[in-house]
Amino acid sequence: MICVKATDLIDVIKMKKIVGTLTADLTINAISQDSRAIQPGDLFICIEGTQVDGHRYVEKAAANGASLIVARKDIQAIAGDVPVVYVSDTGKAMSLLANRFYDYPSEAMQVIGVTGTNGKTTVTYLVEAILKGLHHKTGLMGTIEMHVGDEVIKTKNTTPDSITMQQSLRQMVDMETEYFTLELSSIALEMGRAWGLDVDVAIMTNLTHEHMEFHHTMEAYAESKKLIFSQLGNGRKNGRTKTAVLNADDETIHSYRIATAAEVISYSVEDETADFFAANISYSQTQTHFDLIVNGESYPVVTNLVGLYNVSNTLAALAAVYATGIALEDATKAVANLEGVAGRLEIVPGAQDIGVYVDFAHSPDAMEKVLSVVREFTKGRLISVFGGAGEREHEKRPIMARIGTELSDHVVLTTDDTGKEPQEQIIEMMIAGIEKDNYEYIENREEAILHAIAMAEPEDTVIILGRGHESDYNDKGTMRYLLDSEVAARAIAARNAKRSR
Ligand SMILES: CC(=O)N[C@H]1[C@@H](OP(=O)(O)OP(=O)(O)OC[C@H]2O[C@@H](n3ccc(=O)[nH]c3=O)[C@H](O)[C@@H]2O)O[C@H](CO)[C@@H](O)[C@@H]1O[C@H](C)C(=O)N[C@@H](C)C(=O)N[C@H](CCC(=O)O)C(=O)O
Ligand SMILES: Nc1ncnc2c1ncn2[C@@H]1O[C@H](COP(=O)(O)OP(=O)(O)OP(=O)(O)O)[C@@H](O)[C@H]1O
Repeated sequence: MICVKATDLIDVIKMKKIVGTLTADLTINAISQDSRAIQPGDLFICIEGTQVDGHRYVEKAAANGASLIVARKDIQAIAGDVPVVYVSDTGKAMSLLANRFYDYPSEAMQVIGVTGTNGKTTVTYLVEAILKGLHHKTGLMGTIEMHVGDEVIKTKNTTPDSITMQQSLRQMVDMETEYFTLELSSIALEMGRAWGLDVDVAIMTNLTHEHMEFHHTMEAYAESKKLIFSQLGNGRKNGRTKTAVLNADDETIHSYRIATAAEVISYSVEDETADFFAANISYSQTQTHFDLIVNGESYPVVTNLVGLYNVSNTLAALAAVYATGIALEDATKAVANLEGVAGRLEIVPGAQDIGVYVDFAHSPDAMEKVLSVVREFTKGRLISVFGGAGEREHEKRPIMARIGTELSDHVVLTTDDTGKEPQEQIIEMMIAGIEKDNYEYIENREEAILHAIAMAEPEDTVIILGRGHESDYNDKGTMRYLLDSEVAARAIAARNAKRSR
């Protein structure tokens, strides 16, 4: 069991004041942001969520036996005799405390963090597959799951809270994990979940319209992502980032170059002056081939991920592992180890005469990229099925509907995760963006998928967008969905049966 002296712990945070007496021999058994989990001898830290404010639960934490409380707002009236440390940002403070509590596990591994609007999950899986293929011990954290040793743990967030993160990193270090790759969402960076992390390589994939419900402006969104590149490395209170891997095909690269003091490796599928450049790109429905050009040397690469954007993702992963000291001769061969990523241009098998895919595209850029790729290898018609998510980013709905109808021959509009928003309102906004008449609307997602696959003719492709790997849960608990790939498999079986009659 970990037990840390309270004075050693708070030494790592920038405090404004302490109210109450902190005895020199006070030790802390656990730190938690949840009053319900507090036990005698624990430290409770108040986090302001978007739903509720953790400062409200101080009384409960004190009643449960908290020995120390960290807060931003004045909570003296409800803290009783428990000493309170005041800070200006409890999100950052929690991360620094968790780093210290678990004894800086990120310093004991090579850490590769991936940020950007699209491609984070894919790049982390590529990095993991390359390193595993070269027999290294790896850990991973992201939207789909967390890999700690051989354990696979489902995740709620793209980037978990800092206590969960540091606790898992400690477990990884204790298992002698050498490399750790994680997705860094802009929201997490802004909330300080990765504050103080010792990052060997930070990757920026791209920046397009997303998460405006949280950041409100593109400038604020871009700034949040810079936080991981601007870590200065002056001690454990700040964390540090040693190498920045930046996408030269994204126009934001210049601002990220300016923001970082780290060494930069650029990558590109267009600009041959980039440090990592992909030449002679070709792809089929199942594989992509290209030559990686670095310092005038050429390395052939074969990946099971399809399309130009996945060449970009592969370049990012290769540049990152190279920055940690892996030889490119080895890394490029290990790329083919990744069979695919769940819900990312995932082929639904079984269809004899048509192609069926499930993809997680839920932003205008992702949708444009993936439909353009599928368009290229589709001989017949391209039929897309998608809806719009509820409660957030109204402005992207008409844009996605327009892109979908422009790049597909036929669209079946349907329901996505509506949350508490009425579906009629979402679909109205989507239809407002459509300039063609190549669409129909089937509200029930399952029926929409069944219909699209039943209507497909030989050589057509059906692609179901938006939910990818996400299945039978909904954050708001208002509607349950099946896994798109399972519904599609059922539709394919029905189609095959009908055709064989
Ligand atoms: C709004 C928000 O950010 N909520 C996060 C928060 O959930 P929560 O339910 O604990 O927060 P809350 O209800 O607002 O409570 C605030 C505080 O009060 C405390 N509390 C609450 C009740 C109580 O009785 N006692 C108590 O102490 C809570 O423990 C918390 O510290 O803390 C949880 C654990 O860290 C997170 O999983 C959860 O993320 C939710 C699920 C979420 O959806 N967050 C989104 C905004 C998010 O972070 N998304 C990004 C980007 C995703 C992407 O790229 O697409 C991500 O990284 O996932
Ligand atoms: N480099 C890229 N550029 C543009 N679109 C991409 C790129 N890589 C993947 N995509 C698209 O984005 C979708 C999501 O990919 P991925 O899960 O790797 O990204 P992500 O950044 O983790 O997404 P999220 O933050 O939404 O979980 C894919 O299904 C694909 O449609």
